[in-house]
Amino acid sequence: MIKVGIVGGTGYTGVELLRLLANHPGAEVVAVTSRKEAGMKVAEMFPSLRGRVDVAFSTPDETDLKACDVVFFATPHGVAMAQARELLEAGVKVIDLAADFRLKDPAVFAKWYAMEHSCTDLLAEAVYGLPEVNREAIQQARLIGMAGCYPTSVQLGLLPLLESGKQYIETDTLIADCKSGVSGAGRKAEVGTLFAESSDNFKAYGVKGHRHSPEIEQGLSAIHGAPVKLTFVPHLTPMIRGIHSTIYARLKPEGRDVDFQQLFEQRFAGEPFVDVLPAGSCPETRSVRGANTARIAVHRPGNGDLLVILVVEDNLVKGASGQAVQVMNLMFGQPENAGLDIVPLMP
Ligand SMILES: NC(=O)C1=CN([C@@H]2O[C@H](COP(=O)(O)OP(=O)(O)OC[C@H]3O[C@@H](n4cnc5c(N)ncnc54)[C@H](OP(=O)(O)O)[C@@H]3O)[C@@H](O)[C@H]2O)C=CC1
Ligand SMILES: CC(=O)N[C@@H](CCC(=O)OP(=O)(O)O)C(=O)O
Repeated sequence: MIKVGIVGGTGYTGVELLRLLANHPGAEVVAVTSRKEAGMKVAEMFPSLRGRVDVAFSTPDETDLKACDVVFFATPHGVAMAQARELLEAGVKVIDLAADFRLKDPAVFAKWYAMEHSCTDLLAEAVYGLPEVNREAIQQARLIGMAGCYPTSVQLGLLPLLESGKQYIETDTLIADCKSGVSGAGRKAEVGTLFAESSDNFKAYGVKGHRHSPEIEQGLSAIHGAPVKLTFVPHLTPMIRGIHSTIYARLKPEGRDVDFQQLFEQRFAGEPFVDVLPAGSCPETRSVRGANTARIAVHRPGNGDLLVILVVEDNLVKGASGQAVQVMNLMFGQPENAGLDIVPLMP
């Protein structure tokens, strides 16, 4: 059994980790932290876990995380970087769901996250947690910076078009128009996510610049092997879970004769958590609710020179905790779908 610790068990990605790991045949949660709710049984706070999870919250300081095989950080940015080195030195693997280990350049991190990075030497070692791109590196890694929720959807949608230096699309005019459910903002109290503010409403945010832009561009440039520029505009939708990304890519002359439906189907044929829909389909966020699946459709309206790629995922599963469990499975030689064999909820 893999002994798992979770730092930040009272938040949305924390409770999602607990839900998924409750069904994992090869992992056991032995420690879950909360700064405020130490002593309380997890199932007391989350009745959905009654009879399935029998641990109590403990404060981060009192929790013996070094007794774990792996620790997930389901915490705000800046928490994992303060503890990662000590855990790694004790032989514990670290999976950070925040952004501490995603960006390779500490100056870029400092600009977008308004804090200095405290262990820049670990940035070189950290592996980006996106299995469809980095599976082999993840298998060897001891420190993972999980891909962000929007970045997962955008990178999966563009992967078949950009990898191996493919020259099918213009790489300086890409657009990702993305929508997220409100759980993407976390469980902490904020005016913008109050019911009266976010239900029956729809708005863009972060248009001048969002911290996921450098992450997406870093990932796409690594996939392509050359700089990729993308305009990213996120929107908040009155859903609880779900991300819908609509990605626009202008074709180059070299791409005009390509069968993109076939390209996408072939690229993702062996991927357990990416589903390419039949030609002409429009994926729905409800088709992935609660599951680790991303569903993708590729369109070429009017057979013109613009590709439109549609991607849906559950922000808390493939966009966060599900993908983190997938990564843990790879790091520990477990079947990649252990704990993740889930049929989405409907309706
Ligand atoms: N929500 C989403 O869809 C996604 C979130 N993420 C990332 O995952 C991380 C967690 O997100 P989410 O679960 O939504 O956030 P929440 O706000 O819902 O939860 C944050 C958790 O972190 C704990 N926490 C806060 N500050 C500290 C601290 N200084 N030390 C230790 N624990 C702390 C809180 O517990 P307590 O106060 O009880 O100690 C709480 O359990 C974030 O970095 C986020 O960017 C990534 C992908 C998607
Ligand atoms: C709706 C909403 O607020 N979404 C968050 C992104 C979700 C998240 O927590 O970001 P990471 O994937 O980087 O961890 C945001 O825009 O900042």
